[in-house]
Amino acid sequence: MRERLILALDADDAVVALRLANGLRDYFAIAKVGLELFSATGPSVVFALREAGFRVFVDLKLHDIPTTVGRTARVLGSLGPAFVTLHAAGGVDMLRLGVQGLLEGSREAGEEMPIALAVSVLTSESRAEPELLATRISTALAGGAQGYVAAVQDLATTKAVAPSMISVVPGIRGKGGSPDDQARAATAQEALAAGADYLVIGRMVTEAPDPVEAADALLAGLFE
Ligand SMILES: O=c1ccn([C@@H]2O[C@H](COP(=O)(O)O)[C@@H](O)[C@H]2O)c(=O)[nH]1
Repeated sequence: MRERLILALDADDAVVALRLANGLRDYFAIAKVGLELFSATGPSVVFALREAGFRVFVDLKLHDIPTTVGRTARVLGSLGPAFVTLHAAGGVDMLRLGVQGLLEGSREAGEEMPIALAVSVLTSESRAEPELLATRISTALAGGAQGYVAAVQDLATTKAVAPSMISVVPGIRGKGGSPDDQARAATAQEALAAGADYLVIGRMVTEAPDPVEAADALLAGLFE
């Protein structure tokens, strides 16, 4: 299970993020660097997490004109992450250049090509219209993404459109836990039952009074 759990390191400090990741390494094989952490540290945190033995997920949700995304993806590909997000709303051309940039950047740096994940509809949005969702997933497929990020509630639609794409699900909460700003949250058990390949775990563990205890409880719940 450890290989399918992604730890969202949403902090503005590399020391805090690395301490958190190291303390939870028994539970998480993948560390996610989002906008907050990358803005604070730049690429150095990606190298530090890799050095510490984590697969790294760079979650910057690239969304810009195709050339800019392609060039940025080339830089990110050279850092050796395992996953990179691009926003499906950017369209097929943007995704294509993004995926090409990841390929070129990783190849030039002698790294494995990261998995390109297209963000479909953010889990903080209260509704994902099935038509929009289906269009975003078709766009992701046509643009060359290997996977997508979606809410648990969306997996029936996304899997019908693209059964072989990798699904990554954020917005995971314990039963009765506060959803915070997640409008479409679900439990880890619900996500796995719906067919999620990877689960993104953030505040339910990282902001728990005892993150190790929270991770332990999360894992125990998955094997009940
Ligand atoms: O639709 C999306 C896409 C990405 N995220 C990211 O996942 C984590 C969730 O953190 P929680 O603390 O569990 O809410 C966070 O880094 C988001 O940027 C998402 O939530 N929804």
